[in-house]
Formats: sequence, structure tokens, C-alpha cells
Amino acid sequence: MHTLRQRYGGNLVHTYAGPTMVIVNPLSSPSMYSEKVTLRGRGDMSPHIYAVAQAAYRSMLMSRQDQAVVLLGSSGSGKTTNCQHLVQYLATIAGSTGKVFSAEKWQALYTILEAFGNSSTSMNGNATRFSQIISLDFDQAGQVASASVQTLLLEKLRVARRPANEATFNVFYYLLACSDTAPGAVASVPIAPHCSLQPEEKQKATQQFNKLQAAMKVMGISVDEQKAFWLVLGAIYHLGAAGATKAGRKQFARHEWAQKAAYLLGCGLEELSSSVFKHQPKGSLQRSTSFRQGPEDAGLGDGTGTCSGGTRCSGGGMAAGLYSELFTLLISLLNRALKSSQHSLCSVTVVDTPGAQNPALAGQSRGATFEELCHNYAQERLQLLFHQRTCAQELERYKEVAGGMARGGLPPLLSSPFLPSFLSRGVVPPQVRSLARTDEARGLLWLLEEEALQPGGTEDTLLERLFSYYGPQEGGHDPLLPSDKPRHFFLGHSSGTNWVEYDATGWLNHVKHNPASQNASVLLQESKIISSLFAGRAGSALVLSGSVAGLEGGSQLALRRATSMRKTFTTGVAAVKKKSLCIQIKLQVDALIDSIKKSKVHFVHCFLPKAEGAGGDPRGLPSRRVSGSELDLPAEHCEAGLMQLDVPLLRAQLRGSRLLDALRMYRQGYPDHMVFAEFRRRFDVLAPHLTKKHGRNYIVVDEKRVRAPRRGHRHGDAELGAAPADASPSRRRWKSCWSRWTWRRAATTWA
Ligand SMILES: Nc1ncnc2c1ncn2[C@@H]1O[C@H](COP(=O)(O)OP(=O)(O)OP(=O)(O)O)[C@@H](O)[C@H]1O
Repeated sequence: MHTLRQRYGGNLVHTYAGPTMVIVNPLSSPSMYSEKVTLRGRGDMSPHIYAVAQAAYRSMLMSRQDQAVVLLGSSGSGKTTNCQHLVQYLATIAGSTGKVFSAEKWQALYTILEAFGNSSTSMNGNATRFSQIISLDFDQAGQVASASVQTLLLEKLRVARRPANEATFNVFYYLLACSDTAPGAVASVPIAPHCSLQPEEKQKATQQFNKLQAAMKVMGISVDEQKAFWLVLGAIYHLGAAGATKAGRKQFARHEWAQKAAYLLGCGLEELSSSVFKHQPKGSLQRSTSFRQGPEDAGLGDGTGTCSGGTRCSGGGMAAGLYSELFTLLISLLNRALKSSQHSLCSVTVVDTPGAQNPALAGQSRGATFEELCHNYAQERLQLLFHQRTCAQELERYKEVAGGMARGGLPPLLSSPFLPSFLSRGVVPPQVRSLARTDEARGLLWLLEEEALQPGGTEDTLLERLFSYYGPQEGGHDPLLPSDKPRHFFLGHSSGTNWVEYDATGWLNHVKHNPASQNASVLLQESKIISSLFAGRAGSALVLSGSVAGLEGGSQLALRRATSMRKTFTTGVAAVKKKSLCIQIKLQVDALIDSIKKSKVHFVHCFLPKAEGAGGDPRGLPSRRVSGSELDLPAEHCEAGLMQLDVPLLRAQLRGSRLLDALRMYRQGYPDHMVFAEFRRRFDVLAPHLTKKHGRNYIVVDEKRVRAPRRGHRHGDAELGAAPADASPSRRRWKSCWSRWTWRRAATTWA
């Protein structure tokens, strides 16, 4: 760890050679993203998130190939912050045609996304609760011509149900703070008086709300459109206050609040009531959508701590559906502001997903929820992509091109992470299989769906089957371990370095199709007040509604991306129509991965420097269950600048990211001295001037380019890179070798 540490602008940033950068989230770093740093030239930048932006931009300009930057890491490790800096930096260095994409616009975009898609969780005070793909499309001159945002895996149920002591989306608090003071549209939204904010919270939320309104203005969202947002948010809020009861038939517990919700939505109370309660699955009276969970509410929960407490209400499905529709509308309005008719050639896509979730890391004793499982699943799939791109593919290429060249032999093939397939194995469209229970080992998502559809299926039968397939075996590296709490189990994420305890209580009910969620879109489209904003969205956009937002496609490239995403979903159209949540989740992650796969991918690993959990004793955390030797590590803490590092935690993250495996493979596959000595023995006849003149020389080979390091030295690409047609076999071989290999950084001593 010490050898990796490097001071940079008063902060800690770690980097490796190769297509990957590692960032240990610093706690404060105003100088790190200053204009001075922005203006630094190439080579000065590494290690810095701007260096990744530069590399992606240069690679795109040189190869005309789409690029993707994928950020990986735990929740709170700094992915979103770095994403924002990366996009801002790219837009700054590239410039835009006619200054359409000012820094102000990007700032506004992120302010809006943060308000509607972020919330405070136990791991991060401003955690992203959806996956986002931000694409910048560049024209022939390398300037930003247009841009687009696509979002998936929105944790929409957070408006109705969330872990104890966690908040709903930020925007609700902003609205709550301003409902009595703000002029115009906001004041027209009556807010239930029983929920209030502390004075300091209120002041902060008011400022944020003003910032949000200004940002919406910058993004061209009109006052009338803004009003529609406040109305729907107000309605969601009042639905929560209305609660639900079962007196004969299911109905609202407090009609006055339900009446207000109906008024804000522009529909009648009866209409709202039937949309919420009609065809609702049995036992689906869900917990409240109330905002704040006071200590007195906690007792009203189901004892598991997985739901927010408060009054009983079955408007959860409706509230989640309304929020999902609102979010989809928001993304399409943002895309309206980002699109342009300019012709674009290729793009840089930045992917940010909610980080790995582990309540124990935040000192919470509760089990992780189904939504947290979904975010962890997406992280696992991205990790798998990293493994495939960085290790498996590189190894194949090495075998193919350099087989037998390294005297040390080929590096061993690393086993791929196990969990992604464990989770989604067997999730296929229902039309090609029967829904009867099978004895075949299936993934967790499959089993969940199957048990939800089976009469008599419960969480206990689900876990029973899960353990019968994947339970602990002698000598095996089990990804699944039992817990002593009922309906709890452990999953070993990140190759068993991050053990997360899940609580499966209520999962079956959660994945059952809830028609109220579907009814939300009908209700909005038929609203007497706001239907115009929601009406036009039909057809294929509707099929993906609630899953992927931002498929309108403003530019040619955006259209292409949207088509490709839709294609991913077409294999599961029947499933989507069937509203199987598990299949939708798998398809969304598939769509995310497919959209990245077509590009050249740059990975950024963000690491959490320390965890708040387990009363400050990191050895008490389940995440420390790494291996026998790791368990014995002392809880060593290192001081670095102003920051205390939790070294065991960092080690576990490093191990889980498989970065060291990738590094070892690069090192073994392309050992500096060995390969270069061999390389030189075979091919130095092609560049004798380099070997003879320079003595100790430092050669940097990046992509297909070679350059001598000494300033002014002209033995560059022209001489080394271009083998004439009549070149000797060895020279042609050399060239082919050159064009197929990616030599990241090779330093050697030349005789
Ligand atoms: N480079 C940085 N400099 C200063 N603060 C940072 C930096 N990176 C992250 N932070 C701070 O760390 C906190 C968490 O960052 P951020 O929200 O970006 O994490 P994340 O990985 O996106 O989390 P999640 O996955 O939960 O969304 C924020 O409060 C942010 O201000």
C-alpha cells in the first residue's frame, strides 16, 4: 500500500499503469480540480481523474472509436464526484460548437439529478440511487456537438419503503422546506403539517430548492413544467400521509389527505382509490411513504428494520409508479436541453452506478434490502466486465501474439467472479420455460421470481432452495453462508472480500407484480391538470418506462444508443409485459453492460479510505471476512496527510477489485526486462540508432505509437511504426506485433 501511495495536491490519489486508475476518495480537495490542474499538459496529469478524461478523449480522436469510462467502488467512495469532474473537464478541454454546453449547464444537470435521484443513506449522505450513463457526442473537430443522459435501476420504491434511518429523495425535503414560503407554483402545493424539518435543515433545504429551481431554468424547464413536478411530488407525499386500512375492502385510512393527493394529480378520489387498491396482490398493505421516521415510529415497523415505520398505507406501489414516471419525464426534459442537430462522429460515455452496498460498513445491524442487492448485482457485473477486459481478453491476446516469448510461461488464467451468474443464472423470458419448480440450480433472481409465483412460496422456502443449491460445501469457496437470524443470509461479494448480510423478509411480496405502479402512468396521462406532459409518451418508450429513461434519442448517436438498449430488451419483451421485476432488473443491467461493451472501456476504481461502521473496529465488520490470513491482520491505521486510512479495509477493496491480479498479469505477461530483451534481440536491427546511441534509454509505447523520451529526438513513429511493403519478414512480423499489442508502459535498460 505504501508503494502505491502518492501525494497529489494535498490529496491522496493512487494510480496504476494500464487501463485503470485507482482513487482513494479524499475528504477535502479544493485544489485538486482547480483551473491550474485543468490546464496542465499531457503527462503532467497522471495520476488524476483528468488524466482518464484526457486518455479517453485522445483515444477517441485518434481511433474514432467510442470510449466509455466506468467508475467502480463502494458507496461513498467518490464515483459521482469524480464523474462530475470528468464530464466538466471533458467539456472544458473539448469546447463546444457555439458554446451550447457551458460549465453552467453541466452543473445544472448534476444539481437536478442529485435532487431527484440522490438521498441520504447510512453509507453516504448524498448517495446516488440510480445508474446513469452520460454520453458526450463529439463532432469532426473534436468539440462537443450534443449529449444525452440515460438512467436505469432507479430505486423508486424508496419513496414508499426504505431502511430505518434513511431518507427519501432529496427533492422531497426541498419541497417540504419551501411549501409555506415559496412563491408561485410551490406555494400551491399544500404539504401535510405533521411533517416538519429542523430549522437548520429547513434553511439548507430552502437554499437547495432555490438552486434546483435555477438549475431547472438553465436546463430550459419552464415554470409550468416545474409546477407539474411539484404537484406530483406533493401528491406522492400526501398519499403517504393518507395511509391505508382494510375495513371490509382496502381503502385510504385518512381521506382528507387522499383527497388532497387526488386534487394535486387532477383526478377524483374514487379514481385514485381504485387505481391504488384495485387488483392489488394479497398482503400488499405496505408501509408508509412518510418522510421522517421519528423514534416513535420505529416501533411500528415489522421488527426487521427493513421498512420505514409510520402509518400503514398501500399507496407504495402507486407512489413508486408516480415517481418513476416523473423521473422519466425529467430525464427526457434534460435530454431536450442537451440535444442538438449538429452532426457527431463518436462519443465518450461516463457510467456511474450506486456503489457497493453493505449496511455493516456503516455500523448498521440491519440486513441489506432487495434494492441494495440490485445495486450490488450491477456492481458485480461491472467488475466482471473489468475482469474480462483487463485480464481474460488481455491474456488471450498475449497467448495469441506472444506465446512462448516470456520465459516465465503464461500467467495463470484467473477465475472470473462467481456472483453475477449465481445471482442471475436462468433468468430467461418466461415463454421459453415453464414456471414449475425445477431441481436445476438456478440463480437467486430466478428462484425469487419462481417462489413469488408459486402458491405457498415464502422467503423460507426460497432460502431453503438457495442453500440446497449453493450452501456451504467442504473445501469450497462458498459465495453463500447462513446467518443465525431468520430469513437472513450472507453473500460474499467482490470475490468474497465484501460479505453482505441480506434480510429477505418481504422480498417475495416486493417482486410480485403490483398493478398500482402501472396505473400511475394511466392516471398521469388522464390527469385534468398535467396530462399534456405525460400524454405523448407511448409505444416502445412505454415498454421500457419504469426501467430505462432517456431513450428519446436527440442526435444520431443517441438514437443509436437507444436502439441498442431497446434491442437488449426485445429478448425479454414478454417478460417485461409480464412485469417480472427480477427479469427487468437483469435486462436493465444487461442493457447497461451492452451499451458499454461496444466502446473502448477505461475503468476507474474508487476506494473508501475508511468505514464508520462496527463502532470503529474494522475487524468486527463482515467485510473483513476475506480469508484466513486476512482475518489475522492487525487493524493498522496509517496517517497520510490529514487523513486516517483504514488499511485492512483498503486491502480488502484492492483484493476485491482484482486490480492486483490484473497488475500481476501485466507484469508477468509483459515483464519489462524480459520482453524487451527478447524484443530487442529479435528486432533491434530495425532501429539500431536507438540502441547504439542512447545507452540507458526510456521508451514509452502507447497504443501503436513509439517515441524516444529525449526532447527533440526525432526517432519516432515515422521510422519505427511504418514498415515498408517490401520489408523483411522479421520487420513485417514486428509491425504486426506492434499493431496488435497494447504496450502500456515499458521501461527498460538498453545495453
Ligand atoms: N475527490 C474528492 N474530493 C473531495 N470530496 C470528495 C471527493 N470524492 C468524494 N468526495 C466526497 O465523498 C462523499 C461521497 O462521494 P460520492 O457521492 O461521489 O460517492 P459515490 O461513490 O458516488 O457514492 P454512491 O455510490 O453512494 O453514490 C461526498 O460527500 C463527496 O463530497
